[in-house]
Amino acid sequence: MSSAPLTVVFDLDGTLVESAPDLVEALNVVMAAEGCPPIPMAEVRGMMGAGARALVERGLAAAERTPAKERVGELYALFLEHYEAHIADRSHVFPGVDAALDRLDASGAKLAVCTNKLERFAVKLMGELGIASRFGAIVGGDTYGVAKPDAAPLLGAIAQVGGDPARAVMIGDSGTDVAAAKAAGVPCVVLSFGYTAVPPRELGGDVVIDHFDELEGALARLGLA
Ligand SMILES: O=C(O)COP(=O)(O)O
Ligand SMILES: [Mg+2]
Repeated sequence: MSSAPLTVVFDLDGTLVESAPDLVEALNVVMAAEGCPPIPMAEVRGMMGAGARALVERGLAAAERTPAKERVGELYALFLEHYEAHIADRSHVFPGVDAALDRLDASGAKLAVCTNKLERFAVKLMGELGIASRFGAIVGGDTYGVAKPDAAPLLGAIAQVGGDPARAVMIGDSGTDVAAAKAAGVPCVVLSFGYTAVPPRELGGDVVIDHFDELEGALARLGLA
């Protein structure tokens, strides 16, 4: 096995951060603007992973609304405006994140984030939660002009921290993360408590874990630790 340092790339929403409460709030501002009832949190959790614009479109589709493209653009702008102002009102890191990052750091791993959030929103959220400085790179869905499941943002995140894709792993919660990892030729650990419409164990990840305390065990199973 190579002794090059391991690069660990984390997804953000539903992986490092329980961001659903603030995302649901912003989505329901949009729904109200369209005269639709709010969508319950449990349902919204299955709509995330492909970025905020997809979330707005999926919310509207769930209410059987098909506004003209221009109106969808307005509603997306409304979502962003509300979400930016309330991005960390109720969002918080998942249990065990800080300790897991400490352990990875101590092991010499390079740490990065690859999210489908807009980069500036990811930086803002992580800054407000006090975790931005723990990562050598924060790549958003707009950083490289293509979002996950494309391999480019994941490979970009690995490159930004000077990592080697042959010694890297993606940690995520959705099919988007698994697909991006496969496209990049990188193994994927799936966390079971995130946001996905498909059961986590059916996403096709290499290992599924239920808590960050199990992360090193998962990396060992992949031959990476
Ligand atoms: O919010 C989303 O839809 C995507 O965000 P994620 O890539 O960090 O999960
Ligand atoms: Mg996610």
